[in-house]
Amino acid sequence: MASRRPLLADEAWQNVCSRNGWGSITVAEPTGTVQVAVSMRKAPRVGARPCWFLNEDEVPLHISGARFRAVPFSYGPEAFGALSPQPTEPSGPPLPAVPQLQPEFAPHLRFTPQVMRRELESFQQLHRHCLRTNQALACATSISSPNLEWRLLLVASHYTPDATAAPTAAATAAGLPTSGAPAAAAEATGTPQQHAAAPKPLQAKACFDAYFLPYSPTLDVREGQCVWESWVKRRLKDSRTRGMDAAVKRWREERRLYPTDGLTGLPLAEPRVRIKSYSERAAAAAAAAAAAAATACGDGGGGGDGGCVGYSLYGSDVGDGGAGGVGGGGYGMHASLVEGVPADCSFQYIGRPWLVRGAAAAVREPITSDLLQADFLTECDCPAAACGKLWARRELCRLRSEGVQYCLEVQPLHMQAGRRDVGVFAGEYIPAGTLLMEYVGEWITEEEADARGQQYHDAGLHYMYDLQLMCAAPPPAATPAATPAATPAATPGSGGDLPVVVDATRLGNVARFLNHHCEAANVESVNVCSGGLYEAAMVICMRTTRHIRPGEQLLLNYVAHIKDEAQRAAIRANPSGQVACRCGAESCLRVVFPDLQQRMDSHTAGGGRRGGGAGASSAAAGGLGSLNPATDPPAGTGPDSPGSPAYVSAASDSQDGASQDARAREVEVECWRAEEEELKEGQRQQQQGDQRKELTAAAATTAAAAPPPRQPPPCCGTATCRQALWREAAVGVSERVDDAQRSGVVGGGASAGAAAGGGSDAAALLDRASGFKRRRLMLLAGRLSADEAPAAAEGQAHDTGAGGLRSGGDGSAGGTGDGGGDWGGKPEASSVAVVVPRAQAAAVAAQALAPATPAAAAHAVGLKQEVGGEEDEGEAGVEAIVISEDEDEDVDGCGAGAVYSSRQAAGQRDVTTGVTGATTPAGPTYALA
Ligand SMILES: C[S@@+](CC[C@H](N)C(=O)[O-])C[C@H]1O[C@@H](n2cnc3c(N)ncnc32)[C@H](O)[C@@H]1O
Repeated sequence: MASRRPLLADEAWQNVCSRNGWGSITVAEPTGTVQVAVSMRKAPRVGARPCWFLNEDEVPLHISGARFRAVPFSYGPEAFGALSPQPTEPSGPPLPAVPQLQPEFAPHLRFTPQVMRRELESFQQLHRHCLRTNQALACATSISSPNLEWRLLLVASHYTPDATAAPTAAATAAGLPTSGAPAAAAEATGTPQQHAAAPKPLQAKACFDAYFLPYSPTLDVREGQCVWESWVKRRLKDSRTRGMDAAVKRWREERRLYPTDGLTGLPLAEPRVRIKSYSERAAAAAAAAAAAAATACGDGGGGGDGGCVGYSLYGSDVGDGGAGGVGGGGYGMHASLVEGVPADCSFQYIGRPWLVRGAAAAVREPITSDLLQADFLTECDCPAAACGKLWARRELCRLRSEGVQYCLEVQPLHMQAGRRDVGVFAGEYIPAGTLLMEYVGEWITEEEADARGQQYHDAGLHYMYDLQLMCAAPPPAATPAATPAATPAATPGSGGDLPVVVDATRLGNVARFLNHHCEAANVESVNVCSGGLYEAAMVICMRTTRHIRPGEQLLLNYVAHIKDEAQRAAIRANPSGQVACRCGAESCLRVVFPDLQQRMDSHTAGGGRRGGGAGASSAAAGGLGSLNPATDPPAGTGPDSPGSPAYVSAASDSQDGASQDARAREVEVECWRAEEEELKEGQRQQQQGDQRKELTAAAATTAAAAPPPRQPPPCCGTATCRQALWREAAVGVSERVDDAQRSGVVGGGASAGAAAGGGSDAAALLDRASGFKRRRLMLLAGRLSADEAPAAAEGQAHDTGAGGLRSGGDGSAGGTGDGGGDWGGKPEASSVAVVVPRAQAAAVAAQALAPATPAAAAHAVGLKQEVGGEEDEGEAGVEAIVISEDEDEDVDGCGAGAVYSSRQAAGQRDVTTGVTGATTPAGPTYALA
């Protein structure tokens, strides 16, 4: 029965575009705005040029340390080559040169304000040019991807028809404004009315405002309407009617609804896949090492499908770190689309997979738009084994819209070729036969794959997957035009213009981290036909071959297609190719990517051009990615490169097995050393954490034993009330501290705490420090533990409750945790307070946050002055910096914004712990009272 098929995102977007007469700019998201490819082929523009820029204010350039990436706009001639010839420029002074923006995307640029500004300047220049030449193209787009949460919305706000040119038939047909000719005529005749109707001088203004919006099906679903379409509509309406401010406000509100990673601020679009940090894993390993059970699977590497799946190096990971489970420490990361494995193990977000057309790769299209939707529910004629048929295609659809269904963990394993190697582990029980994930990547042609292959080879990266065995059902003779993918070029093994390789080097998902095992693979790849009946579009999905227990590494046999025992024996005897296999299996081929081109029979599918297997289900080799040049070995010298003595290439066949083994052992030892170092570092960090906890606990105990702080009596409202007296006394504290400092009793930092605290309670202080003049006091309260803030720790916070004053305490380390009070500070056991004269505030803060955060402290003080404005002399003349654990906490209206910017300015260093953000669990932030 023909029911109306729901529109997919891209489709919906195309509808919106075509209805509005917009060209289409497709933008790869997510948060980091990875790349923008301008596809103007559908733009009904004649004599106009695209013109747009991003409104810097509305683009969150940097959210809580998120690793955003550049916006390398594809704006080269290729992008809009299909437009009509360039219009002739009007006479007059020479126009500024139109910037030629990068036609290729540059995935390794960081999305920094500087980069952004440069890009914006380029666009603005282009925009001005367009305005001067009276050419501007209204154009808008949103990015669209089924399983990501963020959207970049470019809102059209400007279209300027060519005032001099007569409207062309094409423009009229496209429904473009055609005021140009009448306006020109009006100018000529010069009547007042006509002059009034003449176009006003053009003002440069933004064509587009861009900002990120979270995707929310639940918010956007309207019955009978396409989710995506209504979403886009609503946003456009919002921005038109309520203005951009309202839209941005709304964006901010909506953003709060979505779970984001506490550390990075990135959306957890696929919370089921989690990337474990190395130190996290190392800590888990250290803990597990103590248990005898961990050694059972340690380094034997024998494989098998018990708990000991793995190989010599990787095998130990199953035992020691694999069972970490999800939801433990560390930080979650959206792993569905990550890019590269840089040396520092900081995974990058990257956009969705693209279909790359042509070697220049100037035009990239989302792969789902035309490949997935058509006849999706129609059975194809492919052999079931080849394409997975309907079930697999449904699963694919689900994967694309909902993401990975099972908990997976990406864990670092060890150092390899100068960077950390990772593997994928099950975070929960996964039944056999589960279609786990799609092998996501750029779809590129054979030609493009060959072009990239050398770079990848040099870099020692292997993330290309051959799709050699296309879904090659012969197309019916009558429909070749409608099914371009089924042209003769689709013949298995030939590729032509078709994408035949999925390259996950730069764009990929968690599937790219699956490691190889010659014997004990528990995952297999299946081809899923993602197109219509006769489309030869194939994607690769990963399916479990047996039940998988939590903690097991997911392993794929990259060379499963090499079934012929003679061939396998030949490879084993002479393992040329790329990457020495460490699976340790008895039947190991000794090389992960055999050099099939040279070793295999010519009839072997795929030929292994890219160093990898061929056939329908084989990973191939190659890669560019984000290598760290400082740590990666030069081409041909890395342990995995064929030129190295360890792994024999065709050129070094003569090397005997013994020297290979020796070198392999050396490499292994190097890897282990590096890993050991990391492990120690992890242990050190853990120890520090433990010490901190102990101190905190000790402080809490002391605090519990200490007499309760004196509370002010209730105020009766009269002038002589005791509370009022108390307030007066509180004022005295600050004065006294100041004077004490002058007289050498109170210094900054430690002495401030000691003198102010000195074993006394607040009342005693009041008694001791009377008669001082100055009325300024700085106070820090929060999570400063004794070892990080020795000076601060000496003072113990006491909230008198009167006038919000917390004075120095009894000198015990840690603090009593009574630092809440009316400044919004959150009471907690490790709270401490430092009472210092204002003049010393910066010094004390710096000292408290030593050794490495003087800038942060200074900034904190400065910010107080800036944000707080006038010094608050009202309530007992106290000013304060409150360090709050709650990021959302709005302390006296300063709010998270202040927190955020402070953090940024402090170099993302957690001022309360003095630990850099990258290693701090979702840490406290500070706000200002
Ligand atoms: C598709 S990637 C797998 C993910 C990879 N471990 C990473 O960290 O990105 C293939 C690469 O993993 C490593 N690898 C996978 N299986 C291996 C094995 N059995 N022995 C040695 N290295 C292996 C090799 O470096 C290979 O180039």
